[in-house]
Amino acid sequence: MTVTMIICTICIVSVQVVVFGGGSFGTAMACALARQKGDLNVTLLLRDPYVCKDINERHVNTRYLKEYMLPNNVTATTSFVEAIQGAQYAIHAVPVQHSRTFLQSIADILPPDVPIISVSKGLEVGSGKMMSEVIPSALGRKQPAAFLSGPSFAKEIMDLRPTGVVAASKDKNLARELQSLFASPYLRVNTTTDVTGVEICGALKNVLALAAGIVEGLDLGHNAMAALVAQGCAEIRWLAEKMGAKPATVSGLSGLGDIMLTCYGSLSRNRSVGVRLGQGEALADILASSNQVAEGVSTAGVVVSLARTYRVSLPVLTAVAQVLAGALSPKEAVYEIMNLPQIEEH
Ligand SMILES: NC(=O)c1ccc[n+]([C@@H]2O[C@H](COP(=O)([O-])OP(=O)(O)OC[C@H]3O[C@@H](n4cnc5c(N)ncnc54)[C@H](O)[C@@H]3O)[C@@H](O)[C@H]2O)c1
Ligand SMILES: O=P(O)(O)OC[C@H](O)CO
Repeated sequence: MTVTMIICTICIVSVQVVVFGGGSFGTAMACALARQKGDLNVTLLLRDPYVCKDINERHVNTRYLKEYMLPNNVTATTSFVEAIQGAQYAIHAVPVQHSRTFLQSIADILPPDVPIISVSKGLEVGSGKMMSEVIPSALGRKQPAAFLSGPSFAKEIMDLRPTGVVAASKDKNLARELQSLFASPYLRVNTTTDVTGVEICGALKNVLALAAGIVEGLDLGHNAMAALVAQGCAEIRWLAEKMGAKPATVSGLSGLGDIMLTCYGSLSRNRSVGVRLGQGEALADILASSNQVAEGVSTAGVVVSLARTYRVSLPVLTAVAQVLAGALSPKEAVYEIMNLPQIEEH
């Protein structure tokens, strides 16, 4: 081996990635990266020291996706400093409603030049902010950021099933960088600068999935499901475009793609909550029965405020918020919607 080759070998520095949140998607994203690039070291930052130990010693996340072995280059820690030290990218997979507190806790440890790639889908209760607004607000500074979204069930990513997502960033170079970082024979990554469109679609599709679940739980049939999802697509388009989203985004992977997946895919947590609501279960009992997040439950109320702010009528998405608040039963919501004035399509 020549001196140059030795120097080059020594110069090969493995890329460090930290993942915030050791839930199902943080775990899936860690694996998607680690499997594809053996020279990557991926560190999951999580809260449970026992899960941490299981990941480091047995390569299993014993709380989420516990049926899968994790690659050896996925490790875990509960230490903010240990997780973030040397990281060139930070994947943010903490549920939206817990993101502000989490980001505030790492603000002084995360270097301001490390890009945050948020995979969290939702709108912050209280502020109504998207993650692209929560991140700088919580950190108290601008931070390079991108948003990865699209039809992507964690379990199917773990199963190496073909998946397509969108990397959205105002910084085209960062979006392209992430396209290279994540792309693999199992994962296609489109890029866009339409951050608002990708975020709004990702957040609202969870609310629509709750409605789809309710229709399923009430056993209203295929006609009703198709009509509901089409109406919901229109409502998401109306609001997204009022907020500046590109039509291509709404009809693309993070819009129509994720709507189809989440409204029709039985792996969806949001859809599953809707099914149980339609079957008559109380929301509190449904949420207490799972350690997984259904982001649409919190986002629904924010959508009502956005509809008011942007002066757009969203009957289906608003009805979901009313059912979740206990103001309407699932059956009453269907009745209300079916008896709205007949309209011209737009
Ligand atoms: N699971 C998927 O298929 C999938 C796919 C794409 C995007 N997402 C999005 O990823 C984000 C993360 O969700 P998930 O599905 O990985 O989570 P999950 O439902 O698998 O688990 C919830 C996670 O949130 C963490 N958490 C709960 N309370 C917390 C707190 N107070 N502070 C910090 N962390 C807390 C839990 O420890 C756990 O890691 C969500 O916004 C979700 O919409 C999920
Ligand atoms: O399980 P859900 O409903 O949170 O959906 C997961 C992903 O967002 C699907 O793209």
